[in-house]
Order: sequence, then structure tokens, then C-alpha cells
Amino acid sequence: MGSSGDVNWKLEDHPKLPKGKTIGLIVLDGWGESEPDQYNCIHKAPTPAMDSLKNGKPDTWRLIKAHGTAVGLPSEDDMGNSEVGHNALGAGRIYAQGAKLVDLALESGKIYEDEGFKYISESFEKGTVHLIGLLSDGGVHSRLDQVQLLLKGFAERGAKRIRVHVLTDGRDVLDGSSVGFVETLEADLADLRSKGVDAQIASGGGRMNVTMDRYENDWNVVKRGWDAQVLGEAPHKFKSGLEAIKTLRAEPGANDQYLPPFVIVDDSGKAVGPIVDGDAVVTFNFRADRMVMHAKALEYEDFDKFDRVRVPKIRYAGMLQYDGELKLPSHYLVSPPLIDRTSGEYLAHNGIRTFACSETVKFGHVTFFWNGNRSGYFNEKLEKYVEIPSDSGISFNVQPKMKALEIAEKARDAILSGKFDQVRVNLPNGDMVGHTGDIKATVVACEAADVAVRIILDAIEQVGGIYVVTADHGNAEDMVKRDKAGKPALDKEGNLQILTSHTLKPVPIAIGGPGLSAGVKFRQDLETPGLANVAATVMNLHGFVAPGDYEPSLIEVVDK
Ligand SMILES: O=C(O)[C@@H](CO)OP(=O)(O)O
Ligand SMILES: [Mn+2]
Ligand SMILES: [Mn+2]
Repeated sequence: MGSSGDVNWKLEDHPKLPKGKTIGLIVLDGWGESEPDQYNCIHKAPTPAMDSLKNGKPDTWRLIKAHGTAVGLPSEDDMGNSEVGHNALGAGRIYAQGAKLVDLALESGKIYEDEGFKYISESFEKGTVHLIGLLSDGGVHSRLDQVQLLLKGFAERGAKRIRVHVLTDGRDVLDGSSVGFVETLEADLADLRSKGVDAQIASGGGRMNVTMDRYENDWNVVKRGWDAQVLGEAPHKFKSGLEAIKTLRAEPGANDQYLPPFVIVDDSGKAVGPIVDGDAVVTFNFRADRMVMHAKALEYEDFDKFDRVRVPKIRYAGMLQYDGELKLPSHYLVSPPLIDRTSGEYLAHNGIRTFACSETVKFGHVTFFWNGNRSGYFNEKLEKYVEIPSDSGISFNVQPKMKALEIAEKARDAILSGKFDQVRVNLPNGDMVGHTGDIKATVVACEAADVAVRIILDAIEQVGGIYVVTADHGNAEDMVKRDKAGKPALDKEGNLQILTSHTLKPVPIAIGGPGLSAGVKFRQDLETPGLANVAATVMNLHGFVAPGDYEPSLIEVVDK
């Protein structure tokens, strides 16, 4: 991916903008713009740094789209997310993303003609096909309707025995919605059974507790999934998926994101669906970050992250390939978007020295996603990526400041060192704490992110540089589900429904700093620009013209 063939990497000089300015590029994760009310944690938090970029600055502050088709998602009802957001920010173009590519492959039936399906279907006659993934209609990592089509498609094409290993969501969808999703799945599996297919749920657990860790923050999460899915072992055993979810949710403090692992057992107490030799496994998440670790456990012969105890010989395919560089997994049902010629790669070819930093839970966002789902450096002489270890084993409302200060200090030092032309960070607080649904903690989180912004802006001020502050999608600016009129929607018991997910809101972008040439301002002629317009903007601020097929720059230079 990326560095192929006959690309002309040389960027033209910008006719008006100089080179050599240090750019501080800040992505506030989960920081959208919404009505100022009590459920808007960004509004509630003291955010003097961000306010100073906005108030009275119409030429250098604006909103851009961060959801739906502007970031390559199937529809305008799709909230933004970090993967598509950082892809768009870094790549400068809009790619049809995983959700959309899977929809198309299912619609056309091509999914069943390609190599990945042929490979796993070799197990249909004698083995079991296991489907593992996030059971939700959130559309960030997976979609239930796609799983339903796959189940039907597999059965019609000869699968005799199917086991589903469900990960409950509550992060991209309302907490408690797992019950409805499992009911829907159970009904589909019953329908398959009536047609002679031996189909049932085999195991499960909450996404943040079982399987879906990312960037190696906590391998125990993946291990818990392995034990339940492969070994058929878990602390909780139930007769059905629905019984499992209902019982575990009734525990005090339980929520969908963190349900403990469970297995489904038969009347004799034996797990109904451990993964064994000869089986096929399909992981149905299309998004990569939270599947890479699990894919390594399923695919790698040499593996030392935990004791797998038993490593079955399986035919494994991902919904997509989750890491193009590692070719992981080697079999997949749908080809991922091939995001090439990202701004990071161009800038490296043009001598720009880049520093990128975040803490573990968002580290891959400012590196891997930013660079078009590519791990590693383009040019290790010019780039330095620093990961600050995240706290693990906690939900972030307990430590809402996270590592914002540490990230800001690393960025400040990188800016002041004079060794870098671009210093890029992701500040995770609004998003990671927003996902907990804890409003008080999210306010603290937003304040911490704002303090970090101030530190980076001050460093940019000192070196005469330029700042670009933006976000990848909304989250902390709206913490309740709303009705059509925008009022908080109450459930049947009259309770507020806390929104743990991202939103459909636009995000701010602000530019400035002493290095910003006089006359630079946001253009008014772009109708609905989005995150993909940021890459060309940043290239301009580095003194270059962006490649012709990039989405247009947000800025113009008017003569002063
Ligand atoms: O935590 C995640 O995996 C997603 C939400 O599902 O959030 P983000 O896109 O911000 O990483
Ligand atoms: Mn994000
Ligand atoms: Mn998020």
C-alpha cells in the first residue's frame, strides 16, 4: 500500500505561503459542536483555549462535516468515528469505507464469489462456521443487518453448523440495546434451525471486556475472548444467549460494554460451540483497530501474548483484511479500501519532519489511521511516533484527565526542539470519557483536553509557528438521546437515555499562530467541506500545493 510505482511525490511550492513554519496539529477526539445545554459537556467545561480560537474569529474558525458520506460512510445517518475520521484527515480524499464496501459486496453477491468465502466454505460440509463480532447496528465496527445476511448466505451455500460468538455494544448504541439485538439474532438462528441448520449462540461478553481491545492496551481482553470462543471456558454459563444477557445485565452496575464473558452450555453442561480443528471462523467486524489483536491470536503460529492452551487448525477470514502491511488476516471476505498517497507519505517525500503522539488507546489513530491504515514510518529519518501508555483495566471516567497533560508536554517539547515541522497529536479525553456516559467525568475530560490545547498553542506561539486544531467526530458535546425536536428523549419509565456514542454533529477547525501569513482565511465558497479538506489545508500551511485529486483546501490567501 502507499509507496507504489510511478507516483510523482514532488509537491509544488505554494505560490503565496512560505515553508519552514512549525505546525502544531491537534485532533480533539470526540469533540463536536452542538447547542449549549446541560448535556453538552464541552459547553459545561471551562474551555478558555478553545473559546479563544472561536470567539470573534470568523475567518479562522469554522465547522466541517465529520459524519456520513463526507467520510465515506453509507448514509447521512451514520455517525462519524475515529477510523473514517482520521483516514479522511490524513488522506485528503473520501474513500468508500468498510461499512459501505461490505454493503456493496453483499448486495451484488460478490462476497460469495471471492477467495475469502471460498476458503472458509471448505469447512461447511464437515466443520462448524463460527461468526465472531460486535452485535449492534452502530455501524462503527459492524452492522447486525450484515450479519443477518451472512448467516442466511452461509446457510444457503451449505453451512450445516453455525455458532455465533456475540460481543455486546452499548458504546455505539444505547446501553441495554444488547437485549433486542440478541432477540433478533435468536429469531434468525431459530429460523435457520427450522431449515435444518444447527445454529446457535455459543459465547459472548461485552466489547470492552472481551476480544475488542486495541493497540495492545490489554491482552487480557483478547484472552477472555479466546477462552470463551475457542476453549469454551468462561466464569458464567447459560442455556441461551438471551438468558445470558438478561441475567448478566441484572447485576448491579452491569452494562453492555463491560458484560463478563460467558459460554452457552448444553443440558450436560458442555459448551455448545468451542472452536475446534476443521472449523471456519469469520470475524464480522469491518473496522480494523479492535480486531487486529484477536486476528493475531487466531492466525499467528508464533504467539506469546497469552497461553492459548489449544490452537485449533481453522480456516479463518476477516470481514476485511485488518492490517494491509501485516497482511492480517491473510484471508478476508471483502477487500478493504486501498488508501494510498496520504498526506503523511507526500510530506515525508518532501522533507517534512513529523512528530506524532497520543496515548495507547488513540495512538494508532494519529499514526495507523492517519496514514491510510498503514503501520510504521514512511521515512524513519524524518518521523518520530511516540506512544504514551494508557491506563488499562479501568473505564476512563475514573481517570478523566487521562494522559492529556503528558501528550501535551511531549508535543511542546517536540515543538520547542526545532527538530520537527509537523507535531501532531490526538487528545482522547472527550471521546473516551464521553463513551462512559458519565457526564460529570466528561466535563472534567473536556477541561483537561483544553488545558492540553493551551500548552501546545503556547509552544507554537514561542516558535512562531502555526496551529491547526480540529476533531475527528462528535461525542462529548451531546450526552443524551434526543427526539426529533432535539429535546432529551425519555424511556418508558421516564428516564433520560444517556448517549454513550458518537454523534452526527460537525466539528470545529481553527487555524492561527504567529506563523500564519497575513491574509490567510477560510474560504466561504466551499459548500459543505469535511474532514477530507483538512489535508490540503495543512499541506498549504507547510508551503505546498496539494495534489490535484485531493479535496480542496479550506483556506485562501487574500492580499493585504
Ligand atoms: O471505541 C471505539 O472503538 C469507537 C467507538 O466504537 O470510538 P472511536 O471511533 O473514537 O475510536
Ligand atoms: Mn475518535
Ligand atoms: Mn469514540
